Amino acid sequence: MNTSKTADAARIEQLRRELAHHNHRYYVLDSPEISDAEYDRLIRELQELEARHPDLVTVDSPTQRVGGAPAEKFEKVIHRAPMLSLANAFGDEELSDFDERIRRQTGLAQVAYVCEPKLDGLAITLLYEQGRFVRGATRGDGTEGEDVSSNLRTIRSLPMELLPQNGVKAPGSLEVRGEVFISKKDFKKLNDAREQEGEPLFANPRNAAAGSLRQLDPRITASRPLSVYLYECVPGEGVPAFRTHAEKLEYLKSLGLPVNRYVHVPSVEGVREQYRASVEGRHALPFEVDGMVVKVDEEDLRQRLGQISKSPRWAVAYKFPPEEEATLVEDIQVY
Ligand SMILES: NC(=O)c1c(N)nc(OC2CCCC2)nc1O[C@@H]1CCC[C@@H]1O
Repeated sequence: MNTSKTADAARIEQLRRELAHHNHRYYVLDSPEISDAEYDRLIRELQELEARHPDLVTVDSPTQRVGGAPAEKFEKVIHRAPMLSLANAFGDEELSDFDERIRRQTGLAQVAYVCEPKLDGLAITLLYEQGRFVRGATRGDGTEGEDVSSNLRTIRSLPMELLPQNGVKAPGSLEVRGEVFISKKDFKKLNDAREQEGEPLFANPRNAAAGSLRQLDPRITASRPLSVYLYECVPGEGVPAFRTHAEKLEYLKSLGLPVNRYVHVPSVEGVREQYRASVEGRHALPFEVDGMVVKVDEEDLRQRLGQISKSPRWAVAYKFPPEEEATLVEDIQVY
């Protein structure tokens, strides 16, 4: 390469690192360090340099978040480890059964759990190799899903490169699982815009997220306000063995991945308290949830408990009571 190309290539690399850092600050930590105008200036500089050297453009460049050419169809992906579903618990009785069975099988007097909001979205799995995003897929039937990598690349809060924080080293190969969803606020904005355009409305955020992620044209996906939270990872090369689920979530966070809030409780009584608080607080959450996922916190207990058919013995979806159809109260016109 001649000197100006070498210099440009170095500047391109530096801009990509800077923009990935600012992406993380803005979309994952919700605490930007620079103004939008400054961010746009950096993106524009990168776009100009890439226009000068098209051979240096990579699919995971911050400039490619707008989506590439449409695909003919979705390639199939066989999951390395099955993507499990969740058995449901509809009331305190079933929660007690869940806890009692675990205590009986482990011989423990009490079991610690982690409670996570059960996001009402679409389950996905992501593969990072040498710290770079290489492929993402839908859950499908748990064994085989659809490759939606190009669409996942358009989700700004999803890092195209892991950003190891505080001394953590990125693993050679990392497979993480999570949920793609649309927040309530973004859903309303999306449907309002569609109403303006005379387009059919989405019935609910889950359908909107699923329909947006399973688009053959990534540019359409890029125009949709998708969010993602990750909540599991599959053992892999260079991935530490975690003692607890909470440690695992902190590890994912330390790699720059978006992770939702969670609550660690020392026993099933704590689950009950968290459940009551969550039913109350459900409407205050920025995203739709249909319950709480209750998971055994200790990893070795999970191994000992294993799974029954497609769902683990160590987790349950503790569902909220169905909401009575909120009667739409038209704005009362005050004359
Ligand atoms: N929807 C969720 O917020 C959620 C969650 N927070 N945590 C898990 O953990 C998995 C791990 C193994 C069994 C369930 N699953 C979730 O959703 C599941 C995925 C597939 C079907 C449900 O949507």
